[in-house]
Amino acid sequence: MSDGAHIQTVGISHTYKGAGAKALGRIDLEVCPGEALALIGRSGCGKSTLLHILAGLSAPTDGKVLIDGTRISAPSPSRIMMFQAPSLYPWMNVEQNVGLGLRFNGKMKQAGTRIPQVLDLVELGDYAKRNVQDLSGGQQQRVALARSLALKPEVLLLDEPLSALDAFTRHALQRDIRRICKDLGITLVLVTHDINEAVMMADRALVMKADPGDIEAEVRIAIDGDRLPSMPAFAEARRELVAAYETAAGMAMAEAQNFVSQDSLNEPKPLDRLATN
Ligand SMILES: Nc1ncnc2c1ncn2[C@@H]1O[C@H](COP(=O)(O)OP(=O)(O)OP(=O)(O)O)[C@@H](O)[C@H]1O
Repeated sequence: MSDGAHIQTVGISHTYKGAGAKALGRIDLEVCPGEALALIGRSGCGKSTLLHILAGLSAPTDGKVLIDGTRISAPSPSRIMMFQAPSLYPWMNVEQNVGLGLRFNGKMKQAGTRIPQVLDLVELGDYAKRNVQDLSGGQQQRVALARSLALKPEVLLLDEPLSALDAFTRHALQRDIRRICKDLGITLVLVTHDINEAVMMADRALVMKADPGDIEAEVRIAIDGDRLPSMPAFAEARRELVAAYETAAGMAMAEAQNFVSQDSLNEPKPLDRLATN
C-alpha cells in the first residue's frame, strides 16, 4: 500500500493552440496524499483540461505540476487516468486485458500474483477467463479499474468513467472505487457533472467556473463510513454543493438540481439497499 501522492499545481494556466481564449486561468491547488477530490462544473469550464495536465498528458502553457514535490513533464504509470469508455481489447479475455498495463511497462513477472489480487479487489475474481465482450458495461469498467490498479498507481484520475452506466451500477462502482482508493492509499481526482457522484466519492469538491476555467468554490464532504443518499449528512453536503454550484455557474437552484442524478435523488431506498450489500 502507498500513502498516495501529494499533488500541487503552481500557477497553472492553459491556452489551446489556435484558441483565442484561455481554457484555464491561474490555478493553484493542492491534493493531500490519499485524498479524494472531485472537480465539478458546467461543460467547458476546463475540468478535463486540468485533469489531463495533472496526468502529464498535456503541458500547461504556464505554471507547473508537482507530484511529491517533483515537477512532472510526462505521463507515468504511477498516475493512471480512466475515461468513460473502458477501452478493452475484445479479442482478449479479462485477465489478458488486466495484464496489459503490466505488459506495456515490462512488469509481466508480477502478473501471476497481481492479476488475481486486483480482480478480487474489483469483485471479478471468478471472471478471469471470461471474454470481455460478454460482460456488462459496469463489469467492463471494473476490468478497466483492475487494469489501472495492477500498476499500483499512487494517483487515479477519473474523467467521468461512470457516466454511461445505469444508476445502480454507477452507485456500486462509486462506493467501490472510493473504498479501494482509501484501502490502498491512492490519491483520487474525479471529474464529474453529477453532484451526487461528488458527494458519494469525494472528501472535497472544487466547483469550477468557465471563461477562463477557474476554481470558484470549495466544499468539504466529511461523512464517515459508507455514504448513502438517505443520510442527513449526505443531503446536507449535497445542499451545500448545489448552492456552491449555483453561485459558480450563475444558475438558479432548480437548474443546479438537474446536475444531481435524478434516479439517486428519487429512489434512495433501493440504492441504499444496494450500498449495504
Ligand atoms: N483541443 C482543444 N482545442 C481547443 N480548445 C479546446 C480543446 N479542448 C478543449 N478546448 C476548450 O477548452 C475549454 C475547456 O474544455 P474542457 O474539455 O477542459 O472542459 P470540461 O469542463 O471538461 O467540459 P466537459 O464537461 O464538456 O467535458 C472549452 O472552452 C473547450 O472548448
